[in-house]
Amino acid sequence: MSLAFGGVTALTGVDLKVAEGEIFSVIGPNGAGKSSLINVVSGLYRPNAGCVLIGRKSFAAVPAAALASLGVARTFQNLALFNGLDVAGNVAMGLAHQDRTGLFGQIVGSPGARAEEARSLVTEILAFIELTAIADRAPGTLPYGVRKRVELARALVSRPKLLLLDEPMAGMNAAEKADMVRFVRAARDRWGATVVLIEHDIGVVMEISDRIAVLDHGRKIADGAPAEVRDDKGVIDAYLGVAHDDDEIPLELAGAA
Ligand SMILES: Nc1ncnc2c1ncn2[C@@H]1O[C@H](COP(=O)(O)OP(=O)(O)OP(=O)(O)O)[C@@H](O)[C@H]1O
Repeated sequence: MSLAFGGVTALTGVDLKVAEGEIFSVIGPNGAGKSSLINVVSGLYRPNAGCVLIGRKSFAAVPAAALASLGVARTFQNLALFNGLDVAGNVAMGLAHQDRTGLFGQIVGSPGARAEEARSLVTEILAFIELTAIADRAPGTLPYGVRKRVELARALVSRPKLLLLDEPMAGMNAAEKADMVRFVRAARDRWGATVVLIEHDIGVVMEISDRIAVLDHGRKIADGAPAEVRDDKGVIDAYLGVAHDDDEIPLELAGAA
């Protein structure tokens, strides 16, 4: 698939296949095209050439409005929580597609089977992500790492088949990252979600991924198991931006071995 913005080429002939139930990471230097790729898969961008297959359905442009019904959920690079809603309310927004007319109202007040079901889904996800105790807090009062977890919960509450995570661990400390790794993995294990992850921390990527694709200047330069990608000279070059030496591995990559 290819994608351009005016004269700027974001993706050139990128061909990726993610297997069901896989944790698949996309890495690459700044501006490599990682977010663009997720934006194409989630229907925010329409590719200039190529298509996106989700399950058996093929799209020239993924219909963003129908994303939830396709079983796709995503998080964004920047925090995007509603400060006027508490944590449970923000998580409930992940179900909004199921009833566009006032799902939140149903969850907090009125009786009925759907409201009950929505409430129990939110309760279950909050317990899963260990945020039950702060369900009624406003996101603005919480540490950054916890807010990122609320975003993950919001994406998970609809039980997506495909979960797109754009730098979910950015700005986190080591303990917060370890928690996030645990939750992403548990989500895959418990619900069989396929996960596409953009992440800059190579240690995390090596630890969590079944497979990794590497983008550089909008092109895919490698695709394989973590060990294959780690040892790929083209990948090492792209990260170092210099000619390689057989004995030289970038510190971050070596550290992740
Ligand atoms: N909406 C847009 N309009 C114009 N150019 C864009 C747009 N989105 C992305 N680009 C360009 O496409 C290229 C790829 O950007 P993208 O954000 O996908 O890279 P990235 O790998 O996610 O980078 P980072 O790691 O910094 O988030 C860049 O040259 C960027 O400037």
